[in-house]
Amino acid sequence: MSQAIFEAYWDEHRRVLEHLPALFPELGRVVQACVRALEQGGKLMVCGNGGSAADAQHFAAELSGRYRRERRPLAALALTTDSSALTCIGNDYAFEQVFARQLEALARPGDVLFGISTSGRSKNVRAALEAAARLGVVRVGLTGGHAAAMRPLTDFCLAVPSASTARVQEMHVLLIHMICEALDGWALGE
Ligand SMILES: O=C(CO)[C@@H](O)[C@H](O)[C@H](O)[C@H](O)COP(=O)(O)O
Ligand SMILES: [Zn+2]
Repeated sequence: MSQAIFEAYWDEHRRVLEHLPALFPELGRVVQACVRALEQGGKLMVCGNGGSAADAQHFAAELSGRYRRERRPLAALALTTDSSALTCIGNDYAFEQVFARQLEALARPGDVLFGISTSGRSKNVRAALEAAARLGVVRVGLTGGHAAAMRPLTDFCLAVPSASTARVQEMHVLLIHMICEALDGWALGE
């Protein structure tokens, strides 16, 4: 019985994957924006909910820790990891503010914020992108097929053309790893 499920997932995954090269020009611009920020002593920040919170942490850890090759640590942090900040801001202000308020505390002009939302509708991610605009932070959106929901809030938008949250997340991880590979190369002077 599960074989049919596996095959359906595989087919759907493969179909979405075929569209990914269309995002490569924008992906190149995103890498350039990250390099500009890091060269100027800035940092990358990442936020998202649920599976995308995990992706945010994964991404930041690849950069501050390591990805594939030995290089210096790169300035990156996830805004999803501090349970005290998340519960304080969520409890005392609003859950919608959990990322925006941390961003206001930490961001400097020229930093980069990655907002990850497969639907583009998460209010806390949208509020963070809006705060980023006020703070002079470069805004990158990772989203799904409803790109119109997020694109206007971003400087660069990587929109995976699928309405399935799971398929979009799978592609986001691939895009994140491609950014990490490119930044490894940059940090090693290639
Ligand atoms: O991982 C999954 C589903 O694959 C879920 O945890 C999912 O991330 C959550 O429902 C999120 O709250 C969805 O938010 P978003 O991607 O629409 O912004
Ligand atoms: Zn998931």
